[in-house]
Parts: sequence; structure tokens; C-alpha cells
Amino acid sequence: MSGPGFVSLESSLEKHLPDEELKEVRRILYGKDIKQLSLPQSAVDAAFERDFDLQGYVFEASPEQLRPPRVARVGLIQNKIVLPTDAPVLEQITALHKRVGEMVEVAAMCGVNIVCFQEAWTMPFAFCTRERDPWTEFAESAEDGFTTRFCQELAKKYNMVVISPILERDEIHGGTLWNTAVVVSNAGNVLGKSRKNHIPRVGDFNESTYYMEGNTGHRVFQTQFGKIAVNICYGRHHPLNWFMYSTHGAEIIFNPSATVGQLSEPMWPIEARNAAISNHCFTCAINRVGTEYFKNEFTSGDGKKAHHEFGHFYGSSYVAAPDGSRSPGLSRTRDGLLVAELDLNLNRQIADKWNFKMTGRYDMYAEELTKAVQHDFKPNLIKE
Ligand SMILES: NC(=O)NCCC(=O)O
Repeated sequence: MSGPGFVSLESSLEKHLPDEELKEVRRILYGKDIKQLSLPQSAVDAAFERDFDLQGYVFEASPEQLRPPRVARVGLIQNKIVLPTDAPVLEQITALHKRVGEMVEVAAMCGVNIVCFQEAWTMPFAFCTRERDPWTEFAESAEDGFTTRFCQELAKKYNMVVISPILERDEIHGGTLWNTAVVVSNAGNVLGKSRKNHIPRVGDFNESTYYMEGNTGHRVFQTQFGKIAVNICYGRHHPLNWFMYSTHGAEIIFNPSATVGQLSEPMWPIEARNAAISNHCFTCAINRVGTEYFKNEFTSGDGKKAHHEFGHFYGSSYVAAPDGSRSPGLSRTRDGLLVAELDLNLNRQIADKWNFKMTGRYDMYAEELTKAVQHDFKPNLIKE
């Protein structure tokens, strides 16, 4: 059942497993028990009235003698599009600003310091259609577009870092398009942007029709609340992409995504979590939610019938920690805000325990990779 009929793995386990067994299943599936974060009643009420899932968790670290805890609260927002995909472009964008704006207000009530939205949050995920019109009209300047200005207002109002993944129009380079996350500091300044490094060519993810592989490398943004990076969607299938953000010092790596049940759901709980473990950092996986309908049929190049829908975006956003623990996921079917309090001291504590940065044979890999990318590479393959 890859569609909207199944609410979440967590609710299914709770419904069907006896308490003692559930505890063991959780231990094995989710790692150490993480505490629920107590959220203000005003926030709980507002989420109920505004009809979205609100969950909060705490990832603690051990007390240290020389360092005080380094606590940051992150907010992950997943949402459906608001208007039909054939509504006028500006109305669609404005309706999404309004919806996400009211969710950010609740994030502020919960004390969130850094909020991240889903991939291409101001638009339907229309790249499946391969049509240019009107979808390229959703593209905006990362520096001073309508949406960036909106995020700057949110950032200033709530003293919150805002990560805003958009379709970028780059006027300096001939109006080219990019899939870009804009990072706005809590003072409301555009700290910078980070472009999607890996562009999918799978199923209906026809994004290569619109934009190319990003050219901003593995930027890490020093914010007041910690060093953050943004590994956009398809980059989560590339362990070296996570690794490079971590190599540049990222303490929290956000993964704003848009992916559907039929394609990737069994991979979803593993990839960002594995990245948190192998890189000694926190990761935040955010997926779009809902089913989007497009007026013109499109095909998937697989001999099957043309269709109007991409499939169900299954939400299930979650946070993973370097010790292998993770939060439950948000709903598969509803808009949601996941608030997580992270003690960033956990990163070094786990690094000191497991030593992956020390035991990693990066010099050996660097040398072998340098050879492997040459056209005349000879694999180290021994035959009888
Ligand atoms: N948006 C995007 O890159 N999706 C690709 C499909 C996937 O990574 O599951």
C-alpha cells in the first residue's frame, strides 16, 4: 500500500503490538528511547486548529566537564500543495506562503531555532510533466525573490534560521534554473545558497529537463545555532555527498525531499539515518506529502499508460542522531511539523566512541578514486 491509505508505521505498530513487545521492536528499529519534547499547549491547540501533525522529541547528550550543552531546536515542515496545480502561479505561491507561514508561527511557539521546508516548497512537483509552461514561472531569485523576502521576514520576526528550498532563476547566468536551498540567518540576512548536486533520472523525476547538477560544492553555513548544510533530495542516495558536507564541518545536515511511496519508501528510513551514524552528525529528512494532479497526462517512458498523478508523496519526515537513534516519522498523509531539540555535543561524544573520522582511510580512498575516474582506469581485480 504505497498510497495515502496507510497513516504511519508507528501508528500501525502501536495498534497491533503488545506494550512489552513494542518496546523491543522500537529499541531495534529506532535505537535508544528518545524523550518526547513538552510543547506549549498554545502550540498544540494551534496545530490542531490548523490541521497538522505536531510532534516533538529531545536528543540528549551526556553532561561534559568542559563544555556546556549546545542545544538547538530544529523544525521540519512537510506540507501538501494548497491550490490545484492549474491555479494562477502567483496564487499558488501565495497560498503556500500563507500555509507554511502559519506552520512557522507554531514552530516559533515551540522555540524552534532553525526551520527547514520541503524541496521546491513553493510549487507542485511538476517536473514529472517535462512541460516548461507554466512551471518555470515558479523560479525565483535566491537573493531577492518574492519567497526569499518572505523568508527574511519570518526569520527576523521569529529570530529563526530559515532554510528555503526553491526553484532558482539565476539571472547572472542567462536566467538558468537550479534546484537551490536558500539559507536565511536568524537576523534575516541571506547567508547563502546551496544547490542540489545530484539530479534524478528515475521514474517520473524528470528534473534533468529543467536544471543541471549544482555547482556550489558542499557549503556549510555557520549559524548562531550550529553549523548546518543542505543535501537536497536525491543527494541522500549518495553517501559521499553526505560525507563531504560533514568533512566541511556540518553538525546538522538537512535533506529536503520530494519522493513517492512506490519508488523509495523502504529506503527512506535508512539513508539519512545511516548518514547520521557514519558522519557523526544529526540529519533531518523532510519529505513532501500528498498526491498532486496535473491537467495534462504524462508518461514515464516505461510502456505503461499515461497518467495525471505522480504518486503519493509519503511525508514521514524524521530526525536521526549520530548514535543511531531516530525520531518517529511524521504522518504519511497529513501536513506536519516535527520539532527536535538536539544537543550537538552528542556528535563529538559519538565520534570519540566510534572514531569513524579517525578510522576512515580517506587518503587511500582519495588515491584510488583519483585513479578510478580516469578513462584508462584498471580495476584492482584478481583473476585466476
Ligand atoms: N526530488 C528528487 O530528487 N526525487 C528523486 C526520487 C528519490 O530520491 O526518491
